[in-house]
Amino acid sequence: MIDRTNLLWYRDAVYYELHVKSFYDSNNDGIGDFNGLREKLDYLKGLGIDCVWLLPFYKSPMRDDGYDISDYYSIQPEYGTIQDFRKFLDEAHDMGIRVIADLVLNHVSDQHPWFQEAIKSRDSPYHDWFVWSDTDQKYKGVRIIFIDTEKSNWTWEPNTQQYYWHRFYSHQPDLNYDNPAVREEIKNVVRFWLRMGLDGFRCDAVPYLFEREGTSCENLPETHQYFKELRRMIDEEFPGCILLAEANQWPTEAKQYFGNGDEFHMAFNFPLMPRIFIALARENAFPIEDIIKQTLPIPENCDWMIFLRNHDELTLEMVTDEERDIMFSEYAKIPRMRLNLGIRRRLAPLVDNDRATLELLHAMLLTLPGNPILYYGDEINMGDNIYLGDRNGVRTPMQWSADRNAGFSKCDPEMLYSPVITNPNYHYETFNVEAQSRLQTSFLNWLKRIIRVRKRYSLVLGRGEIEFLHGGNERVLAYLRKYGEQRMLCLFNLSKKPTYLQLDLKEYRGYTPVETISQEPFPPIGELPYFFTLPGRAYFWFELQQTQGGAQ
Ligand SMILES: OC[C@H]1O[C@H](O[C@H]2O[C@H](CO)[C@@H](O)[C@H](O)[C@H]2O)[C@H](O)[C@@H](O)[C@@H]1O
Ligand SMILES: [Ca+2]
Repeated sequence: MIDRTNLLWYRDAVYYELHVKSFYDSNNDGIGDFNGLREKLDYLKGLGIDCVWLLPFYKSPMRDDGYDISDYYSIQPEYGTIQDFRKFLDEAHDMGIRVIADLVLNHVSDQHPWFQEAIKSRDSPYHDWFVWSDTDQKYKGVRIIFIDTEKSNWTWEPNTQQYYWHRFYSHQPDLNYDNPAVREEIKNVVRFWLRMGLDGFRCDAVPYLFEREGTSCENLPETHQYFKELRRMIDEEFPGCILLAEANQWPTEAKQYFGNGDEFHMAFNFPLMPRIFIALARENAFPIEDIIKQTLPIPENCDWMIFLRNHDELTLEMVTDEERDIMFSEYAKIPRMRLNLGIRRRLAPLVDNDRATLELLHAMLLTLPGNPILYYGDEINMGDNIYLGDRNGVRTPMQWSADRNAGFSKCDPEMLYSPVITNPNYHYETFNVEAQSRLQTSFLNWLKRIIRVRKRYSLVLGRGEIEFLHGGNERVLAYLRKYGEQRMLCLFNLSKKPTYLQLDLKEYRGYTPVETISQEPFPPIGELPYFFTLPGRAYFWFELQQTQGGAQ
């Protein structure tokens, strides 16, 4: 059962992102569905997941995998019925798992009846639900996000003889938030799903709601104002439900989505994510320390959501040109691996499936400030398929077993919504839940163990402050997490080579560093610098325990 009295649950949770379509197919039509997802709740529970984020499951022509909604109030028929959804939600709640869903509020599909009405004539009551112009020269200079596909943010509509505005694909017209009817209708959508029991929303593409001449049309005060209104409504009508911002921005702008603790509860830490990979490529801790310092402090009742990968390309929109070059040369050696300003690869292939690196990355994810979110399949080191087009290569069916279709579906393989991964280095016959569950030393079992450890220390890791330590070795990222009397010392060797570190820990003289996974005590801390050795890409999580009888 979920504890509805705990209004701060989101600050101590481990999250998991999945696509209903990709998780498990219960009726063998080749497409995952809510009944299938319900069958796999045990698996999520066993992994240690507290909250699931569902990609858009609403009715859609699926030209952007559901981010092009044609009816906010119904479910894509292949995924099941509203009853199936409710059954899934109730069972998730019974098992103590919360569920949040995507709220795509910046735009709709061009097939949405609102847009279909809007293009009938300039006098249509829905015309003003979208953003129109007689010229494509308005809002000049505003960046294009899907640069590989779109040449302009305006598209000509022959019927009304006007251009309409879209920040994403041209088949995704932006809603006009200057129209009060639009603002009110989106609130109704929110109410509809929260009344059904959903625990909150991951709000898609939040910076782009309003447009103003002479600006970048991003992060405008009106946009913040609208989300503050939405937050107020949620606090009043649905206490305990959360709003999570997808605002892919530089730190100063990203932080603004927390307001004064009165806007979003959480926001993805987009600034941090690429810098973790840059730090690895450079074998240097600075990019992580520097960005963490830039993204803190934030209001007490807010938290970052931290992630390594998601369903999109690994976005490099908010890095310098030099940083982007490092990322492309290290992680996208084949041109096909790039998409827009990013890299369309899953986590394991990004790091050549190197087990030590994958453990290191997750050990950071679970101890850096914020709440961790895993992307489905990364827990079994799933591979990708860069030849599938757009971002489909990182959205292939979840791999459950070595059976036909990776155990995802019993349909004929040709019916699958996407081929499964059969590249020999990532073949589903090896990289699947069943095989990895049976192998004690598998990555999956390692991850389950380390999530359990994180949960033992969820207060200090979820809410504690961070202090970076420097031991004269820039290859090692070292920090203390502090909460009340609790102290966690975390060390990460970003280099492939073994290395050492001397830390001045005399403030903790008499404390004993206890390695948290094995519970093995190390020698007590004294006056002299404490010496650590770390194999290549190794990490340590220590709890600093006060020695019985106090300081020595
Ligand atoms: O609904 C349109 C898109 O919205 C999200 O997009 C985000 O992903 C982009 C990269 O694919 C990113 O560059 C942009 O800053 C984000 O807003 C959503 O996650 C996408 O899947 C979707 O296509
Ligand atoms: Ca199905």
